[in-house]
Amino acid sequence: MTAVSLAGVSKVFNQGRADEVTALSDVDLTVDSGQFVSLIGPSGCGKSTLLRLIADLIEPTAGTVAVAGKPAGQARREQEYGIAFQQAGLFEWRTVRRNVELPLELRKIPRQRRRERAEEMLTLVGLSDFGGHYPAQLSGGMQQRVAIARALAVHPPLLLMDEPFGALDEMTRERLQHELLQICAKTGTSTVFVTHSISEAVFLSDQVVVMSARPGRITARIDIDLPSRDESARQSPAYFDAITAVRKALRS
Ligand SMILES: Nc1ncnc2c1ncn2[C@@H]1O[C@H](COP(=O)(O)OP(=O)(O)OP(=O)(O)O)[C@@H](O)[C@H]1O
Repeated sequence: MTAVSLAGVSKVFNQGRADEVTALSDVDLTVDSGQFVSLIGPSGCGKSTLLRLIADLIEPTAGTVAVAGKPAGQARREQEYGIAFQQAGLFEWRTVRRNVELPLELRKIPRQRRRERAEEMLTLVGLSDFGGHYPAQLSGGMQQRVAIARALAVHPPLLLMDEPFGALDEMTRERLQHELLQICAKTGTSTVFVTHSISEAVFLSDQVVVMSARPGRITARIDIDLPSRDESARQSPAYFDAITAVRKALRS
């Protein structure tokens, strides 16, 4: 089953005006169900634009976007995906638990069920003791885990992440990468992940999609086949070979 499918997608901002920008040109992309795909490329190559098209936050100028076999708009209405961006985007006046419950409230899930689901998600990201805290009482890494718990609360088949770990220190980042992989494996979630980090893309992904700027295009798709997805993978020859392959693709 296909989680995401883009065919012939272009995106032009401010069309017909002096400040017209072709952010994406003729992009084809397929993400299979359960697959983890990272988008990497220079600043301004259209990574966030691509993610926002999948999330139906903006519309393509040309081409089609399908999520779980449905048009992107229908998939958004039926909450086929969860989103986590660089800034955790939590509501400061809501407790951690009530932040995670928010998408369930919007879906009109009954209170008891909401509470249970929020607890389940907080346990999944290792924050079961922090449900009653407010976001300001948590570290950046913990806030990011709350954002992931919230994105997963409706059990979406697809997770869209835009540099979710960009603001974190290297150690926290590596720990969260590991946790994210475990969560995705446990829940069978497909993921599209935007990053600037080659090593992050390689460690996390089944496939790294390399993009170039002006206009934004996909220039390479590199399949990653690591012997495992635990910390030892970061020492494996396959990991270093894949990093080299992605670096070369970014340069060429
Ligand atoms: N709402 C908008 N209006 C006009 N131009 C936009 C808009 N959003 C993005 N762009 C332009 O589209 C291009 C792609 O932007 P986008 O944010 O997708 O790049 P990116 O690869 O995510 O960049 P970065 O790595 O710096 O986050 C850029 O030239 C940007 O200026």
